[in-house]
Amino acid sequence: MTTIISIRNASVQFRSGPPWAPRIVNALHNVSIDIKPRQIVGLVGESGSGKTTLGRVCLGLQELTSGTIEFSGTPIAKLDRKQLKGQLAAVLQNPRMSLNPSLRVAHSVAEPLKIDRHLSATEARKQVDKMLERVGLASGVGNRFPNELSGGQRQRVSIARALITNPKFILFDEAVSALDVSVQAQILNLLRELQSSAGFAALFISHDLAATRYVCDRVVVLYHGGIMEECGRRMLYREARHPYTRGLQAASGLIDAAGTALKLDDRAGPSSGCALFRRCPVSMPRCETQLPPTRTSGEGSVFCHLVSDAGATSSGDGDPISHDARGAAQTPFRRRSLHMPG
Ligand SMILES: Nc1ncnc2c1ncn2[C@@H]1O[C@H](COP(=O)(O)OP(=O)(O)OP(=O)(O)O)[C@@H](O)[C@H]1O
Repeated sequence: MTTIISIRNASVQFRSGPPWAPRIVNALHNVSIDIKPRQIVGLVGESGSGKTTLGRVCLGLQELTSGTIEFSGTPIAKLDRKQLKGQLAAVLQNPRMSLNPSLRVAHSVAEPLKIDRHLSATEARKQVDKMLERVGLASGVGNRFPNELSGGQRQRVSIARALITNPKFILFDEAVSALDVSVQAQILNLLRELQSSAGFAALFISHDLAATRYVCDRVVVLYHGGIMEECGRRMLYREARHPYTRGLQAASGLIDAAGTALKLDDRAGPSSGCALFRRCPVSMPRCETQLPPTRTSGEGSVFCHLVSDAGATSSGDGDPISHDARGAAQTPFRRRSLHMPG
């Protein structure tokens, strides 16, 4: 079966800062991901780790500095933009921003159908009403304006709009983050139902590991634009191997923080070795100078010197090093277990 999205060694650099002091931001660095038909891949990581940039790459909206991206086996740059529009869709964090406030809901939902010029207005409206019903909204909602709806209803409208052309791939970028917890659960359930009936593939970007685990088949963990770990959702919850993934788990309350010393903050900077070196509680001398190799096991890949080819946590090449707030090496501290408690 052809992979829907195939990204190979993708890097994206932005120029930032004033003209007299330009700075290069490595938003993505050497990222490779496959998203297969009917698969929902989760993308997690802290703010600034490159999630949205990767999402935009998948939609063909962000040019790569290097690397390749294919959609259904063809380089995305070679595909007709118009044709792509019906095959790719996005649901973003804030439906207030993505829905035009001056357009009635039915008009917004029908808008992507305009790529099919042969469709009459009556036929388009019929499809819209059917889609609104499918996302759990009464057809009368089509005559209302976005500001007459609740946040959850607005997000259902965004989902209807994304699904109306029956796309092969949908990007969900923080699609439930702005909603109340109870509404979040309803939208996540809806997403699962729709995915199993419509069969689209998706990239689900979220800060929320629990939501990611609930809807995703696989999860990619991003840090400073690079993949730290890629694993099945079961592993994300119980058996993540990378210290960074464990730090995210602890921060989100998914595991007991006693099992990890990694703190999530923004003082890390990439070194010539592992990007996580300055923050990792179990870093070793070689982590500073050597990029971690890819360790692949049946369930996924992890990019960490501590994980051996067989997937076991290795004993490392010396005492781990701790760092103070400025990242300077301190005296070695006792290694804390990488294994999850219980
Ligand atoms: N157009 C741009 N110009 C310059 N820098 C950019 C641009 N877009 C993103 N960046 C930088 O690239 C890095 C990755 O940004 P990105 O928005 O992809 O991260 P993110 O993980 O989605 O963050 P968040 O969760 O806060 O949305 C950040 O350092 C960001 O400041």
